[in-house]
Amino acid sequence: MLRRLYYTLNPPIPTKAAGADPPGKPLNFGSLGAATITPWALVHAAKTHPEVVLYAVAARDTKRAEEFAKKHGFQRSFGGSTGYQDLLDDPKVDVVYNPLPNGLHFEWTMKALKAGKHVLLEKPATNTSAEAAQIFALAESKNLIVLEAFHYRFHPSMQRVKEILDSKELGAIQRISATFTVPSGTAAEGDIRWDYELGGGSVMDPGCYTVSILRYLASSNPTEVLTAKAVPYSTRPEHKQVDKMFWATLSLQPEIIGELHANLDESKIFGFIPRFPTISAKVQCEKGTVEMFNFLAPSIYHSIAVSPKGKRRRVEKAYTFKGVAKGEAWWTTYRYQLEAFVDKVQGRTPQHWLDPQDTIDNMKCVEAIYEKDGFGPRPPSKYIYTED
Ligand SMILES: NC(=O)C1=CN([C@@H]2O[C@H](COP(=O)(O)OP(=O)(O)OC[C@H]3O[C@@H](n4cnc5c(N)ncnc54)[C@H](OP(=O)(O)O)[C@@H]3O)[C@@H](O)[C@H]2O)C=CC1
Ligand SMILES: O=C1OC[C@@H](O)[C@H](O)[C@H]1O
Repeated sequence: MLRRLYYTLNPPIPTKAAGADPPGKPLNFGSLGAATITPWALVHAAKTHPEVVLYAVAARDTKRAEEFAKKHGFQRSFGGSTGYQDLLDDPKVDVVYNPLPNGLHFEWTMKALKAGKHVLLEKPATNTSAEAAQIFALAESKNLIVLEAFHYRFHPSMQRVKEILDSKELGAIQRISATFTVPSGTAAEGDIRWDYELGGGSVMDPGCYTVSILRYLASSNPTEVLTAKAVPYSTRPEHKQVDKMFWATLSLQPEIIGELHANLDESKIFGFIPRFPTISAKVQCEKGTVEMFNFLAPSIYHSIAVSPKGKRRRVEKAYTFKGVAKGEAWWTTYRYQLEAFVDKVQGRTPQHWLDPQDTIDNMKCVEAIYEKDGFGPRPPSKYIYTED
């Protein structure tokens, strides 16, 4: 674990350092906003990807853009009120990374596609499923790639869980429970996650992972949200529709029950001791159970506990893919995701992929939970796409 952690933080950079030719044309990435997630989801992962160039970053504040570029190694920056559009208008940008608040994902992804760029789009894709559908329709018409950044999917550990289920070793799936809790204070007052217009809420944030995992492991979409309950972030009017935690049960075909829970603000023990996040998925099958712990950062640590009925429990780990040359034990979920995304953009076959319909269906399920718990769907963007 220490070795993996060391290499995660100090990755060897073989191809770039050796000056060897990358397999494909280097892609210039342009990142929108000086977002907190960018160093992890893009910058760090890019260090060991020979085809990724950290070309530009744009931020609403010029100085912030310059400082971010300098700190994280982007070649140039765009700032001010036109900064985002200036980045999109730069013909040298091939790919846009969009980690803006959820409520701005639609507008800036559409604008990026209009400018002819591929997009690595942060999760959840949009505020509404209709917007997600519009994004993919435009991307297809322009022959461009858009990937919703559900990074957990690309790691060998989650795919191993799926493989165990698909092998039928444990028989038919009966119940899938996915939980993602975040300690209180992680998303502080004023965070984008507490803003309804910007697409805040626990179903949108940690909850969208639980929805995605449920659908992925079940290989199907929920047919009905049976129950859903949520608690608002505060009693203030602006938080009436902003959930800090939710619980939902869903039915899936054939005869699978899904149980989801997420908490974006889990209270401290005795008011001062933070709780460990719970990031787990448990699948109960006819002939046993499989439980995955830590689907968010499995490269640091994870466990896949398989308990076949009447047989010994075993614990598996999967840091790399068996028989596949690409990948290192210290590759993060983001690094595996970047590998797949670049492969797709370059016209190669990625190890794993998340189809447009998958993203659209995930947003539909998020909407259905909000419908059932009474908090209502997130507001659609006011941006209207035009071809001119
Ligand atoms: N894949 C993952 O593991 C994670 C994904 N995420 C996703 O990434 C996205 C960003 O999250 P995070 O980095 O935590 O958020 P931040 O608040 O740190 O970053 C959001 C960026 O959006 C820009 N922005 C533009 N308009 C607004 C506005 N009106 N209000 C606030 N910010 C604005 C800001 O850029 P500027 O610098 O220009 O001011 C800011 O840097 C979300 O979609 C989130 O769900 C988040 C965490 C983990
Ligand atoms: O994607 C995410 O993963 C980690 C969480 O803490 C965060 O709120 C969320 O946006």
